[in-house]
Amino acid sequence: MTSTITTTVPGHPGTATGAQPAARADHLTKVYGAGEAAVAALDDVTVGIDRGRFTAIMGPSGSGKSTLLHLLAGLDRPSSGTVHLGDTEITSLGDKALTILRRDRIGFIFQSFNLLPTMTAAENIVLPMRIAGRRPDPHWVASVVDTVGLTDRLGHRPAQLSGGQQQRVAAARALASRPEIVFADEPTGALDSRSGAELLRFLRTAVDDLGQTVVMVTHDPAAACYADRVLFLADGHVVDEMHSPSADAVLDYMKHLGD
Ligand SMILES: Nc1ncnc2c1ncn2[C@@H]1O[C@H](COP(=O)(O)OP(=O)(O)OP(=O)(O)O)[C@@H](O)[C@H]1O
Repeated sequence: MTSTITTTVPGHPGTATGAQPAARADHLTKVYGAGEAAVAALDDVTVGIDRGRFTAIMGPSGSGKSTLLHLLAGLDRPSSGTVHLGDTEITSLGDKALTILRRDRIGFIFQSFNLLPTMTAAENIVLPMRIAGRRPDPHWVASVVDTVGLTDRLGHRPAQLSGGQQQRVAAARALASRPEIVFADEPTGALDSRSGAELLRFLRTAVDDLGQTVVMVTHDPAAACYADRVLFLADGHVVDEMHSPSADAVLDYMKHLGD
């Protein structure tokens, strides 16, 4: 498939499919610091995240990628503008409601795996649900574990697993509660290229076979080309998007952005 680049229409919370987005940002601005030291990490960003698709966020260092991911995921609050998860405006929620929303409706994969060393892979995968007092759906968890290729490692503790396997346990944990969106911040950052590719294939399969919605920040054009759509940030703005990206097309565009 050929990569297509579309210039994003400012002020339009578009998704690639035109369907109701899984999440959306409207006029989202985040300013760190005050006075002369103020930095606008995001400046009036309006964008929709397609449901059941894999979106990558790319851009030069300091362009606002992590800030956008954290605001969409309710991990931080904007200076102005709104974020919706489905029909819920999350920016107006209090801290407690936001914590519950993150726990119940969002999955996270970070660069560090954050697994509990004394627990097995199986126990780590369902731990957040147990803490939340929810009963894991055994069929769903089995299909996640099968998709992630961990069925024969479930009894192992993290120290008995490779870095790539540990990250796949963390990915399975993110999906175990069947969240509306999985947010991944540089999930392959600590992995060698083979383990990184395994994780990305898992995320791709989770979208294709399980209907998951995934949003991933990455520096790596080879990682971004697993996505359906790449959003490009520069200086706190979404400046472009690319559909069906190839690594070469993403790399060329990143050069154009001056990375
Ligand atoms: N807590 C903070 N306090 C002050 N400035 C911040 C803070 N977090 C981010 N920034 C600034 O906001 C801007 C955007 O940061 P952000 O981490 O979102 O960029 P990024 O594109 O994810 O960068 P990188 O690729 O280097 O991780 C940068 O100029 C950064 O220095």
